[in-house]
This record gives sequence, structure tokens and C-alpha cells, in this order.
Amino acid sequence: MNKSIDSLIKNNLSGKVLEDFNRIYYGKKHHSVLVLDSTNELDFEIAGYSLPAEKEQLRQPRIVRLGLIQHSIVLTTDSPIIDQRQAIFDKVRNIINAAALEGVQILCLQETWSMPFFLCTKERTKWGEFAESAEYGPSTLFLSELAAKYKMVIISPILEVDDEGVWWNTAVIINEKGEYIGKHRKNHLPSVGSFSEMSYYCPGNTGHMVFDTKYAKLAVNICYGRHHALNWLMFGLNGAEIVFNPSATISEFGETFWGIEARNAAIANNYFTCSINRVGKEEFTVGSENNITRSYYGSSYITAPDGCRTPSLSKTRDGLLITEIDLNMCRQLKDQWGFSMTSRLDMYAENLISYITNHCTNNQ
Ligand SMILES: NC(=O)NCCC(=O)O
Repeated sequence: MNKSIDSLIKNNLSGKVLEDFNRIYYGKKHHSVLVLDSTNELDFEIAGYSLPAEKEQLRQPRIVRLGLIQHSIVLTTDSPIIDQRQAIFDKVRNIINAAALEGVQILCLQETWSMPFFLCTKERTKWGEFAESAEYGPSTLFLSELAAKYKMVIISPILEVDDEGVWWNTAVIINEKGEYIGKHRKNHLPSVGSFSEMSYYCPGNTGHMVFDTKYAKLAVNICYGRHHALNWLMFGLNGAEIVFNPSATISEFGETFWGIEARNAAIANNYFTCSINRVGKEEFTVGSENNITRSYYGSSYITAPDGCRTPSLSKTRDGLLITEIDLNMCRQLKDQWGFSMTSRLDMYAENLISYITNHCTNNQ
């Protein structure tokens, strides 16, 4: 089924019933739709919302415009690597230009955006030239120019190869001057079904970094890390106001979880979460005749600390989701719920140490 729940609801409910559904499912504030300047003849979906905070007497709103891009690959995966990458660059440049027109200040791309997700083929050598330097690779250089041109912070998840030739699943952070300011490497690697990424790279060694950018304190939780609640927790403890979850996942793996895990993390950690999933079909020929086909379901969306969320982008189309948020909401929800006071971290730390000690001892 290629219809998202959002489109099914919009096309089958109306009036008071639709209003009640929206209030309960999305939360009270989500439907403030942004008026967009972009023209209609774009060849991708574009949608804009706002997730406002309560007005305060002493603090001005801290309004930031976020942009999430989901896109398919352009050429077939047996095309020359340089052509595949350039075709994706050309598509993404077009969408970033539209994001700039709409005033996007922080933009996030999907997991390993500048290549097909060949990590399902169990092959390495054939695809090795997609791996690139985090600081100086073609994807970083391409986006740095756009970041400086549009004064946009850009999060660029890529396949990194470091100076020792080791691969990592890495999100590069580029600031609004087009400067490389750091990277986060994927903490949790899947070994489930056709997702067996441990044969490609190591679990990340950058911990839970939070990047204090011009517009917000942000962190990145790459794809499979969304299933690990403590992964989300640590970004929050380190001060993140927005956590981006660039992903590449298919319906067979937890599409029912997709709208739950990042939304729950936003509520539990009093920050915004941004869920970006790859979209479109990708076909690989492995060996002489084995073909692998995968379809990614997009459905990117954003959740606020109060649990209100935007509708998802399409399950099948390239898309740009623009959302205007007020970062004051993070503190407002911290004050309202007092999770940092009631969290009992010392108790959990003690119990975790004891579990690990006993568990590891038993396993030796
Ligand atoms: N890229 C990735 O980590 N996919 C794992 C499958 C999932 O967690 O949905």
C-alpha cells in the first residue's frame, strides 16, 4: 500500500470528524500550515507547518525554520559511480534552492544520501568509491557551497572513509558559513534481515555529541539508533534541542514503529525530533544473476516536545518538509513535566552497572 495514513485520513474524513482526528492524532497545534513562496511546478512534494510554543513574558520566541529532504536515487545502480552521485547532487541542489527560498535555516538529508543504499548487497569493493572523506569529500564540498550561499546549517549523512581507510556511517555537520564543524558516527548498527551493516563499518566512536550551531543545539541519531531509548536519552542529557534521525528503512522493518519511536523520544526528552527516511525503489545485481530490490517509504515528519507532530511526507515521492519551530518549547515542557527531576538516573546507572557486571560475567 503506497498511501500514507496522512493521505488516507485527509481523503476519507471531513468536517468535525477530521478535526477531532487531527487534534488527537497530530496534537492540537500541528495544523498551522505555512504559506510557501515556491511555485507549483516543482517536481517534488513540498509541505510547510509550524509547531509554535506558548508566548512568554520575559523571553522572545526562538523561531527556527527546519527543512527535511527525502529523495530517491536518479540513475540505475549499475551506472558509473560519478554519474550516479552527480545526478543526485543535481536533484538535491534543486530542492535545497527551494528550501532556501522558504527561509530554511537548518536542513537535514537522509542516511547516506549521495549514494544508493548498497549496504544490502553484502558487497564492498564494487561500491568502495562511494566512501568519502567527511571533511573534504565531494558531498561535503558540494553542500558547503550551498550552506554558505544560503546561510544554512546542513546535516549531511554519508559513507565516510577515514585516513586509515576505515569506513563509518557518518553525519557531517556544516555551519551557515559553509565550514565543516564536526561529525557524528552511527552508534547502533543493525543486523536484522537484509540490514547487516556490521560487515561494512564499525559502531560509532563519537558518542552523543551536541553541536552548538548559530540556530540551535542539535544532534544526530542515525537510523537504527532510533530503536535505542538510551541513545535518545544521552543526546538530551547533553543539551540537544533538536535531534535529527536520518534513516534508510523499508516497510518490512517496523513501518508501524516509524511514527512512534522518534515521537516518543521528543516527548520523553523535551526536544524536537526530525525523522527523515529515504524514498523510492533501488535495484542491485549481485554476482551474476541475484537481484535485490528495495523500496523505501519516505514518510518524513517532525515532532515537538509536546508530542504534536506534522503530517508525513509522501511514501513514494521526493519531498521537502519545512517546519517553523519555537525552541522555547523545550524549556516550557521541561518546566511543565519535570522529567529531569523525576528521572532517577542514579538508580538506573547503578542497576545498569550491576546488570552489565552480572550479565557479562555469566556470558564469559
Ligand atoms: N539503515 C538502517 O539502520 N536500517 C535498519 C532498519 C531499521 O531500523 O529500520
